[in-house]
Amino acid sequence: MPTDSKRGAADAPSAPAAAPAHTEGTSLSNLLSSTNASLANISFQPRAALSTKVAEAPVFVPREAQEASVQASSVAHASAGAAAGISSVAGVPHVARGSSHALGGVPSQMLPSATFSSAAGYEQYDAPYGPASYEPDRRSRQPLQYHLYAPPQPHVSNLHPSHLATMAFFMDPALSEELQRKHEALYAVTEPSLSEQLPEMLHVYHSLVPLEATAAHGVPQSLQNPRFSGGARALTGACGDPSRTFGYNSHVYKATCVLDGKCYVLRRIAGFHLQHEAAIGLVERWRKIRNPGIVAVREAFTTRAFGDHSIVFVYDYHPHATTLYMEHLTVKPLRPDRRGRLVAAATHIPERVLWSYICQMASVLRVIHRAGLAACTIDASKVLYTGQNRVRINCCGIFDVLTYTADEAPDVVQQRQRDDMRALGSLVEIIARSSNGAAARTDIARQVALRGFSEGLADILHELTEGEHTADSLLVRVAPRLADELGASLNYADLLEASLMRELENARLVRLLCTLNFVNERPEFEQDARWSETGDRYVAKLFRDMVFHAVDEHGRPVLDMSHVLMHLNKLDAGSQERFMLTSRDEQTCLLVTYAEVRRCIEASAAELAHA
Ligand SMILES: Nc1ncnc2c1ncn2[C@@H]1O[C@H](COP(=O)(O)OP(=O)(O)OP(=O)(O)O)[C@@H](O)[C@H]1O
Repeated sequence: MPTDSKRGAADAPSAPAAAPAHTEGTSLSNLLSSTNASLANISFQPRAALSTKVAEAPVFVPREAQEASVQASSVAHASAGAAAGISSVAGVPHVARGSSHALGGVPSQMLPSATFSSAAGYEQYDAPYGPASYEPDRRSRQPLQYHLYAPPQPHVSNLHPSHLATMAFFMDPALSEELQRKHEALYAVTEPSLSEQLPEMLHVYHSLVPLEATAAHGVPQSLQNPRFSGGARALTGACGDPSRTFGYNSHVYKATCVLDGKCYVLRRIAGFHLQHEAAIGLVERWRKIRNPGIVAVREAFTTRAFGDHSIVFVYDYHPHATTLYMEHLTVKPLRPDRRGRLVAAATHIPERVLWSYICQMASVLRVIHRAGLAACTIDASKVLYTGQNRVRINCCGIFDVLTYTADEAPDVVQQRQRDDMRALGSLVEIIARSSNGAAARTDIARQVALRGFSEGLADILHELTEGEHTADSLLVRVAPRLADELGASLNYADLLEASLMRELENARLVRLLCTLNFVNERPEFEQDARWSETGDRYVAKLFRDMVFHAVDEHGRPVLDMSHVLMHLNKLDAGSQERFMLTSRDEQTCLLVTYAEVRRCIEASAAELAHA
């Protein structure tokens, strides 16, 4: 599709970031990261040149078909254990059992079948996005089954100890679900009938998905915030309607950039004919402002790909972001309470939330005003709400381009900056009023409307709407509240770090599992079809059996996560604790420490890495 692309920023989003730095460390779980580079390109393929001897070697067959050979090999296993420096005893009751039971006892609802069995749903991740090869994938994805990822655990005190251990290891379920939803939103695609009406490629962006619903089409399920029933009702205008803020017809799309594979928001202002080239250059000034309080501006370009003259502004995409309008000025859908009854959502807004908004916006306005710019978009529909009371000013730069005049009076920017401060006062006041459900037109009515909030807040709002503050003076005025805000965000950072620590443990164990799986049941290595069944590898195999294929005294599979986590953690730590490994035929028992098993696995994985 053609774009006449008058570009507003020097370059589009930068090239992909470098791979994460290698983590120093000697633990077994780090072994993989040290061989990342060589393992990255490995695929399961037959060797290029097979000798006749290798070609005649027995092919790998699943365990069930090898009963005879297993029995015959028990002597070899025992000697292998001895070779590994491990004491062995015979005739001890077993805890491990054959691999045919691996998943036999897993209740079907524990397997996320709809998610993982759908190959089509996952294939699209593999589509290579890059300048050289780009192929948009419009297939719809299976929705994630969030209850499988983040089980709600309301009665923590009633939980079985093994489940408590699981909870202690993993991230808070609510946070995990929120992140899963955000992650899924990144992969949302538009329905085929609609995608035909959109350009396949717009400048360097593809896979356009409208973020607003129209009468003809809705928003993909995965883009809908679960706290709002329908996207259309929570907006000030539907897709393509004239924007209340800008006056022009506007459309908002999520799109993927071919240069870095990341998602961005394209805001298209339709029917705008750019008169002055210099106007679009103003976007560069906005691009230089990097602040957590604004939605980052990336670039702007003109296009005729939609069959008209349009200008497109590109912003960072914040999945599942809402606006202050959606959060506080719309009627929310009924929500189920703890007993499952549908109840109206609470409309009261705590005062500390309003102070938080004032502090966040004052800080970012200070940065914008110091850069000699004015936001001009302090409106409830143009302030994004991207997380727990976290707000960001959206659509920066649009107003500057749309209203550009070559001979602008010098004090226009100052006037707009004053308007920003007034708009901030009005915005917070409107939200406060909506909390009390009152409208205010006179001073007395305003006092009544703000009843329930402190006098300090009413005073600040009054001063702001009267134009008494600059961003700097406002920050001085709200300094004590800034200290509260700092404390709250430090607390939240601590909370997130604690969650991250838990997931860090998971990553360590996943690396450990990967290492084990590289070794276990390998059909052939170095022309040896029995490589994975002998020597150090035999110990690794018995350990795998003990951890994952254990059965209880009634022969039922043990599917206890704490059992698995305990053994894997001790293995990673190289504990000196002794325990028994038993072969599946119960003919061989090995008395080992976790440190010895760890050494066996490390040696086997290193052998693979150096092949
Ligand atoms: N950068 C962004 N990241 C994620 N979502 C965004 C972003 N910008 C806008 N959105 C979402 O796009 C939707 C439409 O935004 P928009 O600003 O058009 O709202 P609106 O109420 O229709 O305003 P207008 O009257 O100006 O059209 C909102 O749901 C908003 O949350």
